Amino acid sequence: MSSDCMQVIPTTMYMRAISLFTLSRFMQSWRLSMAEVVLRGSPHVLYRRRPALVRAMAAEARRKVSHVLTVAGSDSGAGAGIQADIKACAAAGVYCSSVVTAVTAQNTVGVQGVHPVPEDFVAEQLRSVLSDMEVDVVKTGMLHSGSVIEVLCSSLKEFPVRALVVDPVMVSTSGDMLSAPSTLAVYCNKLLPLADIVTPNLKEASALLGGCSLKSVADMYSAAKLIHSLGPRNVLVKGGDLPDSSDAVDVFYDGEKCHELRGSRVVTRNTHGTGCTLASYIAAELAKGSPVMQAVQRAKSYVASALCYSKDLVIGNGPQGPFDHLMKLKNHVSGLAQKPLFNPDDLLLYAVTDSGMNKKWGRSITDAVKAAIEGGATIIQLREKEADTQDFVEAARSCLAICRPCNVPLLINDRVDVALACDADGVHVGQSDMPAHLVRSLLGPRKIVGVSCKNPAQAEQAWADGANYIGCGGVFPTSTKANNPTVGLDGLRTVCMASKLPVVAIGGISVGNARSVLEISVPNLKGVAVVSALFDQECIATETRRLRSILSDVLRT
Ligand SMILES: Nc1ncnc2c1ncn2[C@@H]1O[C@H](COP(=O)(O)OP(=O)(O)O)[C@@H](O)[C@H]1O
Ligand SMILES: Cc1ncc(COP(=O)(O)O)c(N)n1
Ligand SMILES: [Mg+2]
Repeated sequence: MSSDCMQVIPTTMYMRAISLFTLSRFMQSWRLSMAEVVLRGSPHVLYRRRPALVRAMAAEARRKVSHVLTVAGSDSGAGAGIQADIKACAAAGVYCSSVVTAVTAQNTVGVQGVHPVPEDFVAEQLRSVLSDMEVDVVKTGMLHSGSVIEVLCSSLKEFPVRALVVDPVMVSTSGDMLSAPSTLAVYCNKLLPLADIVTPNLKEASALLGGCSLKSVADMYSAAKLIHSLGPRNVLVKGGDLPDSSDAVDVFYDGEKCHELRGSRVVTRNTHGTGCTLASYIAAELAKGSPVMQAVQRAKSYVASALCYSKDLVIGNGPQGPFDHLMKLKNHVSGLAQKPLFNPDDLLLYAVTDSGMNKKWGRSITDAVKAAIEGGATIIQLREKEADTQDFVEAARSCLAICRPCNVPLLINDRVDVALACDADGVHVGQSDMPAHLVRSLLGPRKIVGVSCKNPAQAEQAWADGANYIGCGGVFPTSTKANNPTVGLDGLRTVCMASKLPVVAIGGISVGNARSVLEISVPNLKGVAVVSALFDQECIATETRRLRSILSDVLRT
């Protein structure tokens, strides 16, 4: 980094990230007066004069963790409430402390019981957190009584924070009351005027406005403006429950302009806790320094992708399932941080083993794999339909010991458990095996997932499920797989054209016809997968070499 950069970066960082509190601590420890800070003028000047000070402040800024305090109820089913808030903040990379206002007995069916925490103990929790920790943003959820709201307002007066996000939770999605009707007036008179943003759903917006009916996006616009007049700086009316809407539409009003935020509605039963999650994610973004509108947009897209990732989760038997916040992290964030291992060019000569053929020729699986690699196979799949689990795991381990030093990926056919047990490079599944999205979540983002597909719809699904490549076939008739209808070269071309993923052709491919396959010349057709052409031959290495030279030849021309 050049010295110019060094001057600019730490000073901007310190301008943005250091709270007044931290600044005053630094002034004390560096014996710097406010007059001196003001006299030194811009942070750039300060950096030039006291570089060590600014570097230390920047280091402090880096150590400071953005912090949201949620003041909300506990949901024993962990879909909503405090539990959702902590998960959403964790997913946003923000620390979340929690003041529990009530304990609910709750599941995917509904709320079976509410046990309010006495107001003075809510006050004690607030004091414990706010007097000790540097909270950036307070987010409220279930506040069951007017006196709890009053306790919170006085705590905020004593310990001011940068922003207040109010999710006016009144009724659960299951229809159960979560706050006494008398809290409504205290919300309107005491809490909303302190809020930087309030996030009512349709029912809550209607309650705040005295029970008016809200049935359309136009009604949401009017509601947002009317609620704004109660004192919050921004209003987000959430339309998760808008009838007959194919989109999830929310309306944001900042006191000047209404913005309609639209996203596709995810079809799922797992929407319990969307409101809590949205508000917490907004709070987390505000804590990190995002402007309000950006915080809302990021939160909405976070909710949509978390819903999408957990749309098929089955937790509980009721109509309102929770969703999995960290699934997104497992599959995306760590995936982004680490480069995937898969290189589509590895599909060029894809060798699939067959235990029957090895038995016929009296070879061990390791000898077969060694010979295929020696001949130029670029990826190996172990397809052991009959093997006992223990034998399969051992064979896979031995084959990995051969493949790894040669940089040849080793995949396991069908058996996710075996792949996990031996840390293979991935799994290949067929249409009736475990669904690819489950394979992906079990294996994580860095492993290779391949799916056999015969048509564009299956190819699209494989892509949506997070697969890395598609195996398309059988291209020609084959004796290796019984009752497998062929798709021919035309079917192969159709799948390739429709597929967003690289494709390897499979089924009846040999030294004699491999050229005709690659010559269909579709850019994402990356290679051929073969079984008998290599393993039902007297010399595996020789046959592999012949096939490899044909493939390399077609690629050159
Ligand atoms: N099925 C869905 N697909 C996508 N987004 C949704 C879905 N249901 C709700 N949302 C979004 O989740 C957020 C919470 O909305 P909503 O469910 O109305 O709040 P609450 O949980 O407080 O009732 C909003 O941004 C809304 O648009
Ligand atoms: C403790 C608690 N807080 C908030 C909600 C609202 O969530 P939802 O609207 O999804 O039922 C809830 N059900 N329980
Ligand atoms: Mg909801």
